[in-house]
Amino acid sequence: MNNALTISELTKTYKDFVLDKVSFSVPEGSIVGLIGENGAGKSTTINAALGLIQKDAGYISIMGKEELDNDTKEQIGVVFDGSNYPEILSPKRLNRVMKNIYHSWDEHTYMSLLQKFSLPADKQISQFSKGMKMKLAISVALSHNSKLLILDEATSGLDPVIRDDILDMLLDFVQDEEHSILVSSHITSDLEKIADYIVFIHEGQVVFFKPKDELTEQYGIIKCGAAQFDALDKSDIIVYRKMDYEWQILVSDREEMQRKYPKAMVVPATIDEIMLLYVKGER
Ligand SMILES: Nc1ncnc2c1ncn2[C@@H]1O[C@H](COP(=O)(O)OP(=O)(O)OP(=O)(O)O)[C@@H](O)[C@H]1O
Repeated sequence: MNNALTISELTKTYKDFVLDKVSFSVPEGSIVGLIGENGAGKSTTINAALGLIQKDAGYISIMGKEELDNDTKEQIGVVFDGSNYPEILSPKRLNRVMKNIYHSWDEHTYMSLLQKFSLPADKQISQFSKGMKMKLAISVALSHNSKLLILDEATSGLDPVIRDDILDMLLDFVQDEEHSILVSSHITSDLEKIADYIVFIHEGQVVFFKPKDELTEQYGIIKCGAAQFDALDKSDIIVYRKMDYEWQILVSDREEMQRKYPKAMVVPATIDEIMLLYVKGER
């Protein structure tokens, strides 16, 4: 399988922050969710991948190319949180601008997406709600023959109905095996619905890059008291956290753990819980 995006040992140093040898890939036809706390380095990773900031070291290739030519750039659809276009324009006028920017601009797709999203073509973007602006940005990203979509916090602040519409569109987009998506989000439940892989960045480093199903179907949390915790084989523990009255222990194979410790309560873990345990737990 080819990768739409490969990032290897990406390093970027700011005064108070180091993005440290970040490596992961976005296989063609897949959705990769990028998660991590505020300031973990998600946007820095995305900006470096897009060439918007200079990397200090590491290797990045998009659709097999290290240097992005104009054709490859056209095939990347980008959606950032917040305002993506001049607010004075209307979607209709934006169409004329985009026609001049993208050779592969597909007016028909764009207009039908505006309709699908119920976006008024003649209204100034400044009068759009946040959700409408986001839908507009996604409509643009999907109207220039994009093969790779990169969305940085594109669904934050949107209501569940709009988010669900957008998630459906993203799933539709990757039905074509040549299409791929990298999406950063704090709403991990959204990523649980659509992502094939999850990359978790913490303090500038990749903690894991794993198939989502492995996390949601195999990982688990043992919930127990002090005596049971002491009796656990320490090599079974990925991280643990002591709460008020119970210990929570992250394990990589909950069924095996249930067999090994039949008296323990072993429950499935959400991606949020996995993230929290990694960030707040001890090793
Ligand atoms: N231009 C810059 N100069 C100095 N430091 C920067 C710059 N851009 C980002 N940083 C720092 O890099 C760190 C990572 O920021 P980044 O925006 O990548 O995090 P993030 O994971 O996207 O966070 P959030 O979820 O809050 O958007 C932060 O500490 C930030 O202050």
